[in-house]
Amino acid sequence: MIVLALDAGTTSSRAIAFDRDGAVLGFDQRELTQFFPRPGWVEHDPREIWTTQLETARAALRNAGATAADVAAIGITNQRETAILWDRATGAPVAPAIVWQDRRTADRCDALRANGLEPLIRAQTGLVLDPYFSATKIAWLLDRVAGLRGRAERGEIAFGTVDAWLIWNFSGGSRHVTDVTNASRTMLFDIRRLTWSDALLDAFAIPRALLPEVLPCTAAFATAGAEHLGAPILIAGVAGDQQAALVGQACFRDGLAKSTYGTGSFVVLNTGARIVESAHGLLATIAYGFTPGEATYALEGSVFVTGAAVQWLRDGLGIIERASDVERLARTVDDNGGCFFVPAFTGLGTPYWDPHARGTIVGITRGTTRGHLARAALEAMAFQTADVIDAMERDAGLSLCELRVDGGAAENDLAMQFQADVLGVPVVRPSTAETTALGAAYLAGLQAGYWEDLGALARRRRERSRFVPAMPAPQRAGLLAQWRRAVARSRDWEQAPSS
Ligand SMILES: Nc1ncnc2c1ncn2[C@@H]1O[C@H](COP(=O)(O)OP(=O)(O)O)[C@@H](O)[C@H]1O
Ligand SMILES: O=P(O)(O)OC[C@H](O)CO
Repeated sequence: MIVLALDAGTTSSRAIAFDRDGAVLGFDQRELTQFFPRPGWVEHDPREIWTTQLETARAALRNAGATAADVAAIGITNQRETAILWDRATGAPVAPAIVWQDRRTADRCDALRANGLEPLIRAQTGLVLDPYFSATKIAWLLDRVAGLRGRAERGEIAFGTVDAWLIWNFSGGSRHVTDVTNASRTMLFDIRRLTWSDALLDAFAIPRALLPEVLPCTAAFATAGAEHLGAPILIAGVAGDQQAALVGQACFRDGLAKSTYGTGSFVVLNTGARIVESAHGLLATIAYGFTPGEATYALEGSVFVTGAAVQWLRDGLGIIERASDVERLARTVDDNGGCFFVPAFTGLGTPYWDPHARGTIVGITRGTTRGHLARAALEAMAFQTADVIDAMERDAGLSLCELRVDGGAAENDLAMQFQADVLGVPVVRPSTAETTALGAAYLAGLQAGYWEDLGALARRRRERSRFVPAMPAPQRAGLLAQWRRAVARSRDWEQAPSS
């Protein structure tokens, strides 16, 4: 038997068939079209999310030499916050999906902040008032699509994050459900009481009839109809992708943390039963929940640009051909030569939350080379992550013992060694690169009895590489101090055009 994990990401749909050892038996991936209809807007086609996901599921099974009869359960993980509204009668989306990166509701957030809504949001959802989360995206659609609010009030419309949309389609429209981690990113979910918040639904003027039922991450979400994969299969595990990576990295104890380095980086720290209120711009969120009414919590920090800075070296400057070439280029120099690169292309996230910051390279001299720039881009990944972890340690009152890493840019040995050096703790790369999908598989497999319990999963964790800090503490402190001076120079740069 195998477990099939579906990973509906921002830029691609992927499907992976895992065996009991967590080995990948079959894999498939399809690109997802990105739509940028206006500056600051980011949309997806919900139908394309569904069709590509279904195609990858079929292909992954084929590639594994398996059929639906071999699948113990399906696990789903997904880009979070992205909002989809559809007609319950026809299953047709009423508009494109508004993606988590979309900034169209920034003004709405400013107005709500002026009305004093932020303390309620922080207290109930653990989030900050930002267009990133689903609530203002849903409200925007209700206000802008003709007749939609009335239809929503009459119960004719459904809202879902990507997980709920996929489950609806797999179940032929018979199941409208999500899991606690995805619910915790909507800005409508009370993470203490683990229910939708009437006060927030009211504040955002969102009818309750839109919302899915919320289940733990391990549950009988739905049965995928035989018409899709050849036989009925239980969808038994669901989590948002950053939470799924936490599970895939077996961060099951308070104080364990992972960082996923992709386009940007997401750092998640397990805080156990504690909801930690951050004084440094971190989000309190749900890590996972296994039974109704119970949840484990996390602190999360988001860095908008890490791997994307390497993409910029490739596409913007043309100084490398492939992202992986950056390491060779960076190794042509011994250090950054005094050059610091703050890749604040779209502002800065945790802990600065400065939408007006812009990319800055400081310390350039006549001796600066492409190698120094490459090195500075890699060091920026590590410095930004160190800023988030510093905030986490202060908020949670603990010291990290190691950082577990995954994602495309975590394949870079130079960057990961530097990460260990600036953190002063080991950085650990797991044997399974597909940690997010593995986490979704774990959740489904736990529910289906394919794996025994969390202890069994933690015991089967294997390390592929361990980077041990080697930098003397004074050197680390000096570099971090210089980095923070560079950040200060990047901040508050962009100004609204004068009218
Ligand atoms: N060897 C490498 N060193 C540094 N960055 C890399 C390397 N390989 C890939 N990347 C970066 O990692 C990102 C891709 O990682 P991935 O996990 O697929 O991201 P996402 O899921 O956000 O699309 C790209 O931004 C790319 O520039
Ligand atoms: O799809 P990813 O990997 O870019 O992740 C997106 C996050 O879930 C957004 O919060």
